[in-house]
Amino acid sequence: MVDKKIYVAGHRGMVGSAILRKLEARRNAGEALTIITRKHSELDLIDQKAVRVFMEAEKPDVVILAAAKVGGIHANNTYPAEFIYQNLMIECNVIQEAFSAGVRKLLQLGSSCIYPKEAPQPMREDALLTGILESTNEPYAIAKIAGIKLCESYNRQYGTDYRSVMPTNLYGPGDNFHPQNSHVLPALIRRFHEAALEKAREVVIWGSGTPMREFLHVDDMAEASLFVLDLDKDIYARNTLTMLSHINVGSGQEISIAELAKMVAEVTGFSGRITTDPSKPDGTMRKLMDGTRLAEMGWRASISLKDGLEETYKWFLTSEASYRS
Ligand SMILES: NC(=O)C1=CN([C@@H]2O[C@H](COP(=O)(O)OP(=O)(O)OC[C@H]3O[C@@H](n4cnc5c(N)ncnc54)[C@H](OP(=O)(O)O)[C@@H]3O)[C@@H](O)[C@H]2O)C=CC1
Ligand SMILES: C[C@H]1O[C@H](OP(=O)(O)OP(=O)(O)OC[C@H]2O[C@@H](n3cnc4c(=O)[nH]c(N)nc43)[C@H](O)[C@@H]2O)[C@@H](O)[C@@H](O)C1=O
Repeated sequence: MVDKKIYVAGHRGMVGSAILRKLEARRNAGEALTIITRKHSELDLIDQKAVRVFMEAEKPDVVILAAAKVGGIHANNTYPAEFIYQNLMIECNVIQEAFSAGVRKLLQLGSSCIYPKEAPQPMREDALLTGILESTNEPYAIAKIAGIKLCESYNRQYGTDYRSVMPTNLYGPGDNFHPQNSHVLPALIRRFHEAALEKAREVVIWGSGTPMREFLHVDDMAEASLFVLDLDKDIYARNTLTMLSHINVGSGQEISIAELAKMVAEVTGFSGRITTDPSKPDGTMRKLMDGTRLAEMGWRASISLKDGLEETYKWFLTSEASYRS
C-alpha cells in the first residue's frame, strides 16, 4: 500500500506539534503515513515562490495548515499590520500552491474571533459576517475569514475538499508564555508562578476580569482536527453551511477571567491578592462556541480545564528554559 503523504505546516507551534504527535502515534500504530514538515527557518510560508517550489517537489496528498501569526489581545492590538499581512499571505500561498500541486484535501485552522463582537451566544457557524468584529483583533479575524472564503471558493470552483475548523481559545503544552504577547491562560500561569516564587502580595490581571472565555486543551483540538479531516465528505458537507465551509470546535464550558485567575493562583500556589487593571482592554465580553454540529457528528472535548491547567503548569515547570522571548 502506498503511504498517504501529509504536510503539517506549523509543526513546531502549540497546535501543530499536538497534531504531529497524534499523526506519529497513528503511524506507529501501523497507519500508512508519510509526514512532512519544514521549520519556519527552512520554509517561510510568506514567500510564495518558496512555497510553490516546496509543494511541487513534495506533492503531498493532504495539507494541515496550523502555521499562523498568533498572539493574545495585546499582540493583536499592537501589531495589527503583521497579523493581517502575515496571515493573509500564509493562507493565500499555502492554499493556492497546494491546489497548483494537485492537493485535493486540506484542513486549515481559523479562530472564534471570526464571529461578530455581539453575536448571539453560543455562537453558531451561521453567525459569520452578520455584524461588526471586535476591534482588538479585527485584522487577524479578517485574515481568518479570508481563509474560510479561500477554501470555500476553491471547493466551489474546482471541487476540492478544503475544510476549516474554528477553535475557541486554546492552551496546553507548547503554549507561548511570553508576558505580554501570549494569550491569557499562559500569561497568568507565568505571572502567578513568578509571584508565588517571589512571595508577592498582589497579582494584577488585565481588564475588568469580567469577560468570559471558553478554553479547550490543545490535545482535544488536535483530536478534533483529525476527526474533521477524516470525516466522510458527504457527512461533512451535510453538516456545514455551504461548500464544505467552517465548523466550530469548543469545550462548551466558559469561565470569567477573574475565576480563571483564581484557578491559576491555586494551581501555582499563589495566596495573595488578585487585582484588575481597567486600563487594559477586555476585548470581546463573551465568545462561547456552539459545538452542536461537531457533537452531532460524534466529537466532544474530553479534558477538563482543571486537569488541563494542572498538566500545562507541570509542562511549564519542566520547560521554563525554553521560554520564547
Ligand atoms: N492558541 C490559540 O489560543 C488559538 C489558536 N488558533 C489557531 O490555531 C493555529 C495554530 O496556533 P498555535 O499553535 O497556537 O500558534 P503557535 O504560535 O504556537 O504556532 C504557529 C506556528 O506557525 C509558524 N509560523 C508562523 N509564521 C510562519 C511563516 N511565515 N512561515 C512558516 N511558519 C510560520 C510558527 O513558527 P515560528 O514560531 O518559528 O514563527 C509556529 O510554529 C493558528 O491558525 C491559530 O490562529 C485558533 C484559536 C485559538
Ligand atoms: C484566541 C483569541 O485570542 C485573542 O483574543 P482574546 O480571547 O481576547 O485573548 P487573550 O487570551 O489575550 O485575552 C482574554 C482576556 O483575558 C484578559 N487578560 C487578563 N490578564 C491577561 C494577561 O495577562 N494576558 C492576556 N493576554 N490577557 C489577559 C484580557 O484582557 C481579555 O479580556 C485574539 O486576539 C485572537 O488571537 C483570538 O482568536
